[in-house]
Amino acid sequence: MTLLKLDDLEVSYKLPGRGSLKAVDSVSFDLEPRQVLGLVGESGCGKSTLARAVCGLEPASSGSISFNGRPVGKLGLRKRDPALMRIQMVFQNPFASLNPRRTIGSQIEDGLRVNPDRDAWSVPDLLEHVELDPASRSRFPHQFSGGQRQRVAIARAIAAGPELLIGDEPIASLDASLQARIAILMRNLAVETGAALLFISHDLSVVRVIADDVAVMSAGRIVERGPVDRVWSAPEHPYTQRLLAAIPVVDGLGVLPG
Ligand SMILES: Nc1ncnc2c1ncn2[C@@H]1O[C@H](COP(=O)(O)OP(=O)(O)OP(=O)(O)O)[C@@H](O)[C@H]1O
Repeated sequence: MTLLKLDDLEVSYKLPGRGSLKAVDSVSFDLEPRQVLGLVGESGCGKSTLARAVCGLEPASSGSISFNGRPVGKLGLRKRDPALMRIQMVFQNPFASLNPRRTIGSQIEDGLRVNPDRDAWSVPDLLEHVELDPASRSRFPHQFSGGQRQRVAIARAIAAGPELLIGDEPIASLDASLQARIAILMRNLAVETGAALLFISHDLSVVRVIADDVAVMSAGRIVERGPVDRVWSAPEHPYTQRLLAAIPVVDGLGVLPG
């Protein structure tokens, strides 16, 4: 069965005294179990709004989202519906998403408590998988670097046993040298645990390394979707062509189209 299905989804924000802004406009796509989909587009095109809607954090204005065949809007967010716990999100700013007053070990345990497979992981095991010292479980978020905090956030998300892992610009606040490593780590953990991954980024060159498929978003709409190698080598939509042309060649690793 399709894991995630968006059907003609529209999400609008009411603006004070000025009508509304359509942040997501007529978006339809499917995500299969275990698939890795990159979602790329410029700042403000609606990527975060789409991710928040998939998690049930933003209501659809029209259209629908279903997860494992159930409409997301009907899953009880307040009651922490177990079905919604199967979707876990890693945000851009890990400092904001971690509780500063609690050890990272106890926050990862929160994730383990909602995992249907209770014996899947232990906290030290998870810390090792995200390349952190298992002994660091008794430390607090401020005692870690930005990259390490993002590893903690990934460990906490994986602890919950998600079927869908969403990264909403999870590498945007990190040093360039770390970005690909953290993206690859997320992909590898998703593959190892059998989760699908929706990886949101404005950087097509990183998405190219980790995703099977890429969807390109512009002004609230998906303008192109396809296997990442095809989109990279033969982009069809003019917006995708412009995105690709803007990618700099770094150390001879980048490949400019055409
Ligand atoms: N709570 C809100 N109220 C009103 N408008 C909003 C709200 N959140 C986002 N928007 C607007 O909706 C549009 C899409 O924003 P969104 O954050 O989804 O884009 P994005 O592609 O994720 O951008 P970024 O990469 O900068 O996070 C933008 O024009 C933004 O200003």
